[in-house]
Amino acid sequence: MKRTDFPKEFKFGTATASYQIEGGIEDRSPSIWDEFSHTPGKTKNGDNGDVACDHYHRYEEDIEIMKDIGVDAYRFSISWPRVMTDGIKPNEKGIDFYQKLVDKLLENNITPFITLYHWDLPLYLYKEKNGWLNPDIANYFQDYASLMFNKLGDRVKHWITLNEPWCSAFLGYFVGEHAPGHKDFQESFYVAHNLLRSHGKAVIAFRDIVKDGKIGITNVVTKVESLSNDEKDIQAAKLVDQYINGWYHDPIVYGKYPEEAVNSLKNIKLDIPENDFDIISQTIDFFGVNYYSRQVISYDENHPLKFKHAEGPLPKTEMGWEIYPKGLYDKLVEFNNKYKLPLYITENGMAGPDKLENEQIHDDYRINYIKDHFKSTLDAIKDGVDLRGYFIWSLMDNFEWAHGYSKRFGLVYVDYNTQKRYLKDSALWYKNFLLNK
Ligand SMILES: OC[C@@H]1[C@@H](O)[C@H](O)[C@@H](O)c2nc(CNc3ccccc3)cn21
Repeated sequence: MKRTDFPKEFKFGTATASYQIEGGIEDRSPSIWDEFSHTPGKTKNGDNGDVACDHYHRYEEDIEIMKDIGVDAYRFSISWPRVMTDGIKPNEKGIDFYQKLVDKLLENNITPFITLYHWDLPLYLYKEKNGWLNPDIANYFQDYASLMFNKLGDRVKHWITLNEPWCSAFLGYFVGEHAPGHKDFQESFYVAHNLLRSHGKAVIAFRDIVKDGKIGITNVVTKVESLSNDEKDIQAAKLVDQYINGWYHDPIVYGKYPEEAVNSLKNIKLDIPENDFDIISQTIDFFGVNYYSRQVISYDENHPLKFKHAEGPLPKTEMGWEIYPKGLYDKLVEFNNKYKLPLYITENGMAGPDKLENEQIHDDYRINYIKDHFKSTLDAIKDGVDLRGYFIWSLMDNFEWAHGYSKRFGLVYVDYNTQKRYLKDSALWYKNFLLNK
């Protein structure tokens, strides 16, 4: 498989997120992840993003690395608390950082794709305004989005409103594994709805400000399969697919939540104001797909959503996620048929047992993972999927949320003691692939 097997305009890239790589906390106000990661017991080894990959001070070096690898595009997120103090007052120093980042990318012919929200909500908005639980958060988000569109929209034409609202809602407000660490089932549905409303308000602003731009939303897209052919397991898997995938896609395209999932939520209040779905279902230009693996589901009477995860038999990454490239093909074809929107794979990659030896990292497992998922991507394109790009997660090893720095997803190895970067064999492979070798 060669690069020229893909459409000429197809964009190959890599991706990161602000809290996971930037550090530079001295020049920004705090986020919910600053408080969460500094709370004992919340992250592995008590790791936090205070320094991370020090990208805030090393962004020029990191762009040089991307140039060397030869990527067409780079997906990164803006730190809301960096560009607006407490999420409200524009901070010119923070805005200036992203101005310089964008200009350096463009100088190197790397197309910027900006994610407005990748989980680092300004702490003030959480503490004083109740964060994503407050319907008014959509107005704060629209103001933030508008500021970024006005500041960067003349040069940045590809925008993603939210990264994985399912994670923000379900992991942040029900499971409690992510910031702000709530464990309230009802809250997680209010949060999901306010995230989607915020998305819609940002799209409305975008249409006024960046008239020649493209905007979408990125969700985690998981292939959900039933453990058995037992009718209860099949039904449980169908509902999980609706809770994770449909819940964050159907409202945007169809203006409603998936019916069976809604009907299954007997004790959940959704009391939705009449015109909310008019806001949420603003026309978008693409869906971003973050694909990593599948979930094997069986029925469980004791779970509020009546399901439990089953251990699949396939080889797994360091995250314990099965390696399942067929799932990517399946979801791409399904989404293409169901939503009829252009798609970008905004994240795909693996955490591996990466070891630095003689300034080299031999990660053949990651090369094979990427090749297998590229093959699924190419098969989907050949079968008619309107797929426009693929961003490998991640450019470099970084802060992996509750796992801290214990999981390495990067094409580039980061020695956190020295902040020295080392291209892994997978980065060298990607470089040759992009040269069509
Ligand atoms: O875990 C790897 C990446 C993470 O570093 C990104 O910030 C995030 O966008 C991301 N999403 C997924 C897939 N969804 C997910 C599933 C379970 C736990 C957390 C995220 C993986 N990843």
